[in-house]
Amino acid sequence: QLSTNFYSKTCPKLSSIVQRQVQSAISKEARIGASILRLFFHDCFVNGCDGSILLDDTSNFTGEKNALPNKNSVRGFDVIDNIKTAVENVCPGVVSCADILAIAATDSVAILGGPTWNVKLGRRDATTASQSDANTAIPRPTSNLNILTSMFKNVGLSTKDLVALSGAHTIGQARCTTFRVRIYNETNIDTSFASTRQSNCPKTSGSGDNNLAPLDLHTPTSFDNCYYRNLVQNKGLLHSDQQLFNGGSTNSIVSGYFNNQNSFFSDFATAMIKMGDIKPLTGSNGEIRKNCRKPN
Ligand code: HEM
Ligand SMILES: [Ca+2]
Ligand SMILES: [Ca+2]
Repeated sequence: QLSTNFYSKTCPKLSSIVQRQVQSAISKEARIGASILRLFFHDCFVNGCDGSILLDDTSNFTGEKNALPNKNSVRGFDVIDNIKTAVENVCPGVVSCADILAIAATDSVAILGGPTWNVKLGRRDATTASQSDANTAIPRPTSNLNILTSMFKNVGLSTKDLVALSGAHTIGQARCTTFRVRIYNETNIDTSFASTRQSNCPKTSGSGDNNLAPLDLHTPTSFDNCYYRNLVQNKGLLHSDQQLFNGGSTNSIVSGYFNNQNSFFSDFATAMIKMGDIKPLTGSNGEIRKNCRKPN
């Protein structure tokens, strides 16, 4: 059972230590806030929020970092290492990497202008990870609405949670390879937006695959509700983004968030707390890793 005051006796300065580190990382590079938020999502969806994504591969261990949705894509591990070092200096052996990631993701949202909420803590760290589970549990940008809905349902999240959490794409960047098919072949896309994106993402697969474009064309470093405005205008970058506003049952949720940023912020916070509650290791399960990259 997680609680917001889990470390209040054992590491009272925890939140200020983490916040300071996240603030300093974001002031060096605004995008890193997006990258950390995404790390938390990719941790929680794969066997719960247990820090599994943070484990490095070794010669006799295959973890999640090279699973398809993560390879050449997830980033921010060095920031998590820096936070862990700062926390270990003050409260050695007390705070899990899974909790550090949860706090850092929450701080990232707040620092970039989004909502704040009280993070629940008390997660422990996995001693293992699963590349195959990461390959099956993390949604793909090519997924249709029914697949996205069922993948969220698999971890106890509702359709409303899906739409609210996808609003995380109000910040951060995506590689050409994740949106190429959409900007060249799909019809539910604003034509001038498609040609803008085509200018830095060549049609031929293999060329410019890693070229970046902002997921939110207006405010990629501000956590706001612009993502939903994009969707209403057929300017969603990923196929999976535009699925949320494509004439189906989620259209009305998207319109609601587009019309009312407060309702987006409130539902996003609720959904982040729910996502943070996915299958945590507690009690004597798992461990408190000393180094987030490897089991003790
Ligand atoms: C609904 C299903 C989702 C799909 C299919 C999806 C897919 C993607 C893809 C393909 C990228 C670009 C990766 C790259 O090119 O390297 C991306 C980036 C991102 N995603 Fe998602 N995502 C989903 C949901 C979420 C959720 C729930 C969150 C967090 C709550 C999230 C947060 C982010 C962020 C912040 C970025 C930018 C990361 C950066 O700039 O480093 N996504 N996502
Ligand atoms: Ca995990
Ligand atoms: Ca934005």
